[in-house]
Amino acid sequence: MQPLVIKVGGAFIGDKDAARGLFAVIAQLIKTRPVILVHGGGPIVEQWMQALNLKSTKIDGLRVTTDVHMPYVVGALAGTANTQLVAQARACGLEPVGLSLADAHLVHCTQMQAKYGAVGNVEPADAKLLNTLLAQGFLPIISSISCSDGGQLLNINADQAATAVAQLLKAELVMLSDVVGVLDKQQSLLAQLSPRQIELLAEQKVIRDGMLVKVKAALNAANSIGLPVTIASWKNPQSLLQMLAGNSAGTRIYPADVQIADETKLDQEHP
Ligand SMILES: Nc1ncnc2c1ncn2[C@@H]1O[C@H](COP(=O)(O)OP(=O)(O)O)[C@@H](O)[C@H]1O
Ligand SMILES: CC(=O)N[C@@H](CCC(=O)OP(=O)(O)O)C(=O)O
Repeated sequence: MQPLVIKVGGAFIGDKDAARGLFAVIAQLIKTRPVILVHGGGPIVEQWMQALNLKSTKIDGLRVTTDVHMPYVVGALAGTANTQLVAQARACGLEPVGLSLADAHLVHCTQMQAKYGAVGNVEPADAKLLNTLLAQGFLPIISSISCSDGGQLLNINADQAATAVAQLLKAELVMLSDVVGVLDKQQSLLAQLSPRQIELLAEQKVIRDGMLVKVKAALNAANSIGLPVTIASWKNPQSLLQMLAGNSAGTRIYPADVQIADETKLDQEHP
């Protein structure tokens, strides 16, 4: 059965009720298909920065990660966030294994432009460890901290991390955020998006910041894997089951070569 990569981010990490709800759904799903959880934790990083009186900024939705900030980013994401999720998954009867992207050469990672600091791009590399864990029924929980071939720790946007993991396993990808999906100018949910619509809405700045990074990562995954990617909310994990049963939930991002039935209509609605 095709693996499922679920990405969670934002305030999900630290919300015990949300974690309980999602892990209960994962416990059901894992009976029939392998599941991998990839996580971010931007708000935890922000909390640490504030507690330490450090100022953190973003460019194009990506955190500028200085050498001074990096140990705390690693501590927040690969330490606190990852271990907290492992503990919550265990409390729900699952068998989680906490990892980062730096483990077992899961990805190949290179540093982005210097203006971002210690921030990297990732490409899928070696699936051996994940396949071994999945074959034994473990739930891999992966933080978005990685390292270069030269051993430099790098901070990866967690949506891009989830895309690389989904590409590695040719898996279906669902990105769960704090919004019901991608919203239009009137704040209504867009049930589906084609590459052309994404371009238009990004130009109009209707899709921006973290959501723009997410949508671009989702489109990259959809194109390379050949499957639609869903962006939905972690606040209603039951919608994940509905979606996997073929019902509509959140926003579906389609590969470039898939013609969406009512694309023209959507373009007229969002000129
Ligand atoms: N068109 C849009 N639709 C929905 N959310 C948007 C849109 N444009 C920007 N956003 C912002 O993007 C946020 C989600 O991105 P981000 O905070 O990076 O999520 P996560 O932490 O789950 O990865 C939303 O909470 C919202 O503030
Ligand atoms: C380079 C970069 O932006 N890294 C992100 C990694 C965490 C993340 O992406 O968290 P969410 O999924 O909660 O947004 C950061 O430091 O915030």
